[in-house]
Amino acid sequence: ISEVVCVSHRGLQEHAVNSVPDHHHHRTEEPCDACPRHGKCVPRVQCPAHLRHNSYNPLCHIGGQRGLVGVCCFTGSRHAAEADLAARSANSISAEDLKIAHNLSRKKLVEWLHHADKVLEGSSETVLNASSPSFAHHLSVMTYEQAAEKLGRGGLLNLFAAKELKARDAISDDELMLGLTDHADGPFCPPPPACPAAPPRYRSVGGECNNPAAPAWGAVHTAFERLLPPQYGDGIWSIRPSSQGQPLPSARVVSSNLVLDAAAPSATHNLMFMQLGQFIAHDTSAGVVFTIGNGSAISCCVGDGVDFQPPELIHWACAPVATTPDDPFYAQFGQRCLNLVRTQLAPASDCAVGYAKQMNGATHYLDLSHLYGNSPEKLSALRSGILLNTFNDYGRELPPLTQRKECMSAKDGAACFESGDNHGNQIISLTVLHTIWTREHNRIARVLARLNPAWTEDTVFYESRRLLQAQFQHVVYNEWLPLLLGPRITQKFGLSPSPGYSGAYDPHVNPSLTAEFSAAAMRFGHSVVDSKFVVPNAKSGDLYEAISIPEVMFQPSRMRLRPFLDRLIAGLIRQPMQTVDPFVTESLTRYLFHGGSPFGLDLASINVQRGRDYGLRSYNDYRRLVGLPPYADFRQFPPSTAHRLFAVYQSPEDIDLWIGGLLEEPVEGGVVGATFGNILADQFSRFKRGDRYFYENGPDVNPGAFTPSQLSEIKKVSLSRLLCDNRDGIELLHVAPNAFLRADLPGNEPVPCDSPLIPSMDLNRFREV
Ligand code: HEM
Ligand SMILES: [Ca+2]
Repeated sequence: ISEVVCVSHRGLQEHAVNSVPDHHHHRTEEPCDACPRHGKCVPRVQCPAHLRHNSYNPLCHIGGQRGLVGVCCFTGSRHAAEADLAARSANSISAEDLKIAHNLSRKKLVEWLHHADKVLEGSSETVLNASSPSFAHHLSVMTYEQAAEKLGRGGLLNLFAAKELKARDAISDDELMLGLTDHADGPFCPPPPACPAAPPRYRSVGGECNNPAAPAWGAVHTAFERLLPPQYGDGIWSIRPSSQGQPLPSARVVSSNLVLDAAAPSATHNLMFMQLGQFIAHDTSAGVVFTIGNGSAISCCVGDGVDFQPPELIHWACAPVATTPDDPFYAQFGQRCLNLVRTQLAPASDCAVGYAKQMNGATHYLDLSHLYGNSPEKLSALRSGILLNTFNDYGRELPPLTQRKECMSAKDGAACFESGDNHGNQIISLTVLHTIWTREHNRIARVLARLNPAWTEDTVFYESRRLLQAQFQHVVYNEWLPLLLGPRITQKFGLSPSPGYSGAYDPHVNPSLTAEFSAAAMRFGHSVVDSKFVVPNAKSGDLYEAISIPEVMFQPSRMRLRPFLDRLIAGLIRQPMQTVDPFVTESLTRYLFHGGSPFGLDLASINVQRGRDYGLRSYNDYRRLVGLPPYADFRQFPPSTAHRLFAVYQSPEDIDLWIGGLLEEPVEGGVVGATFGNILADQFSRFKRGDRYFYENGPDVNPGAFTPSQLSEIKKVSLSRLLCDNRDGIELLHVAPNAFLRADLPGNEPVPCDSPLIPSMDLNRFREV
């Protein structure tokens, strides 16, 4: 067969393409130089259709390069749910069935909202107490945007319709799973974005209209897409059972057995690498949870965790995590119930009825939406003229103070800051990055205004934003990603910046986040967090203080101490991050957001439960997707891990993706394993190829393209340059040339900010002529 697939005889290809089971032939097959049938050679993860029965995708050389093996893809490199548009079932659902489904779904929504009201009135304990750790979790995953609620209800309407159509056998399980139900007009169609006739110079604030052919792609409040179809218990939204049909082990049992605390500092990467990761996550990913009443936080447990809500008072969006009486940590506090509220659903932009897709409260692009806001209203609240608003603290520019009750301390001198996404106070090192980028906007805006006196305030503001977005994308692709993924994956997915313009834009690529990226792979970052920040005196290098991280979650008041920003930056560069492994600090797995309480939340069990909430399939399925052999037996893991897996899971087919990903050895030159590496690389390739405004795109596709000489200035920028230009300069006088690598690595010793090792861009190139 392997000789057959590369030749061009049509009959043979049909045979090969359609009827040979894929997995039998991978090992011995020689990759084709060119794909038959106009197939496109892509990394395996980008052709999820290859997992279908009866589909055969020959191996090939990506970009004709030996050593970069991919598969010939015949469905285009789309998300799984879109992969089979051509093959969609011609069966149409009868008008009668549709009408009934629409009516029933409306009735059902009224019932559910009514139930929520009853829950709210039934007991004061159905709403979270604002001083509980779970309330801080709520603050991390909620939105203040009104639009989300209406769309969320639309998502529910379509969900109910899917359930009804399934109950009536009007759609099959296969159609549901593969998302082949677009012929079933849903009861709710989100209004299509209103786009200008020609794509404007600046990207929209909410992310819409990037692609005129699919104007909702990447917009705020649209759905996370998927690499593989979801695995829900009912095919629609319920949480999956184990491969044996039993309930899965509690997410807390998974966490307490498999996610331990042990220090394993990285030999190369520093905590700034960790911190930019969270900053990227907040730009692109913000699952929005359901709320109750007027936006209140749902409590799925009673007595702050001693028990579950009784059935009549448990909200339908609850998926709390049970702890066992012998839990190594929570037992002593009598905690049996860990709160977890499910993520809201988004209606499909084409009003398709189908399985549940979760709502993203951020624009899916790398566009600094967490700095500028995800809506025009938020942007105007953050902006004054050419500048982003700041709080001038005795001459130091900090992000503006917020009136929202978000921070945990109300003491004198306490501070709590505004940001585009309202989540900038989650940890103080994140607030530091928000401060740096806010200052950078204002620095650039002042220069551009001086260089271009004829520009209006709007022009200066939006030109500065455009330039900031470009710098951010450059830092991500040029510095951060290669250190995450290693050279091979970076090359295979075409993620390196090119000299001059990039030709990577592809209007068929949907930039939307995948559920697998948000709910699992990008959360690798929780493993690299350290329990404390070791803050030096930035000048002398002596220890200034060591801060246990829960002390600075939603408590950013130290930002007001004059030398603190400089000191923390010096510390983040110097201090190693932790390696990616199943070890996560107890600051996140026991004390997250603990505030004044003796115990906090467990982010590891939240991650596992969130994966199930999103319908992520088991780890083995994603190994298959990326071309790795699945685990057939726990004994294939190292003995101590095997032992723990045995204690928790019934079968290797049950392992949660976040857990399995952390168990992998890192790829060469990178920090994550191959499964996470592929999921992450796919996403960053979507951000690049599916974004018309990507900074490297030329004027042929990008109406806001930079000139070649401007682009080459932007490509001089590094995070260390940004830190240099926006530090307070009180103590931080030297910065490591690579801000993501440990300052004690040979060749990365801190240098003065005017060193040629930290080049600057020449803003004169941005004078309009
Ligand atoms: C520094 C301390 C950090 C804290 C306290 C923290 C806390 C949290 C919390 C509470 C959530 C919401 C969990 C849920 O309900 O599903 C979350 C989600 C997430 N975190 Fe972290 N995190 C930290 C660092 C990081 C880092 C370093 C990364 C990446 C490199 C990261 C990536 C993510 C991602 C991708 C999500 C999902 C976002 C969404 O779509 O909702 N986090 N984190
Ligand atoms: Ca964004």
